[in-house]
Amino acid sequence: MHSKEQISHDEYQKTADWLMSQTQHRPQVAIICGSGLGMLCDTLKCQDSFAYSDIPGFPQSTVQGHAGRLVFGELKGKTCVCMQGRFHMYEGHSLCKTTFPIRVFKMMGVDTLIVTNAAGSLADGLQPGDIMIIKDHVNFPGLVGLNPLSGPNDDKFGLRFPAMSGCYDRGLRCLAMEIAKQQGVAGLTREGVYAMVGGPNFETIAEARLLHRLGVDAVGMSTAPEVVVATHCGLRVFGLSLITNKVATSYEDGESVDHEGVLEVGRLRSLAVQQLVAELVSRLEINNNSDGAV
Ligand SMILES: O=P(O)(O)O[C@H]1O[C@H](CO)[C@@H](O)[C@H]1O
Ligand code: HPA
Repeated sequence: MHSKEQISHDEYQKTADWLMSQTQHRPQVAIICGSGLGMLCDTLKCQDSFAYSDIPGFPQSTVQGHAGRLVFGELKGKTCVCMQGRFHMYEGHSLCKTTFPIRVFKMMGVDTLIVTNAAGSLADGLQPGDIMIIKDHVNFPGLVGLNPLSGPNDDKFGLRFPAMSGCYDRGLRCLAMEIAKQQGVAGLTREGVYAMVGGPNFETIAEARLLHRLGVDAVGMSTAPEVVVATHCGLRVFGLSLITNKVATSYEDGESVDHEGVLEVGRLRSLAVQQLVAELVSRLEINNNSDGAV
């Protein structure tokens, strides 16, 4: 059962130490690539990359569009680590496994986490191909106790009862909007609320209508656990959703979604997302007190 598995401090440390023995890079920024967004890694210079299957303690990616590689490199003067493929609860991973890399990154000295995902839109103003800067999330699995922080709290990482009210950094959200304007994609970009559902099935029409009534702008099957764990251990977080489809809310129009369509929109919009993330990284002010000691 999800909440029973615990990962010890030593296990995270072992993975962090192994990675630091294999690469000279000391990342300040971690980037998680959503479905079809693996090309975000392509912009990194002087790459060192590792298959997840070669990294001690790392889970494996099983989803198409998630290559399963950890890539270190330089992006516009910042050292980054990029997950080309994330872990989802529906793959059968425990929530602490899906979020395992986050604490490893913290131990390696990362200051800022950038999460990206593919998501379905419930908002009239968000069309496929649009970019939603995540203002906040609704963690549906978390609300019913499926939370990566369940179980004994490790005080070395953070508080037993961490606040989540400011988990998507306001300054980074404003900066991203400013960059979107400068890059001429402001018309495609707006803020919104992301909801995580468990998946792997897409929503029924009744579920979609419920989410819409609750004020959700976009829905996906990831991200919230990563952000909860990152916020718990003091990482600054920026998140964006690439809107890959409209979620069907009508019994009449026969609209439907599939994973191949999700990946296709990722490919079509890869450049815009890549440019936004690269410019954001270049303009990040890094807190150099982040020495990774936890
Ligand atoms: O959230 P990411 O990993 O981008 O993937 C999204 O795309 C997949 C569905 O097509 C689901 O895994 C959903 O969560
Ligand atoms: O419509 C969706 N629902 C849930 N997850 C998703 N990921 C991409 N699109 C969707």
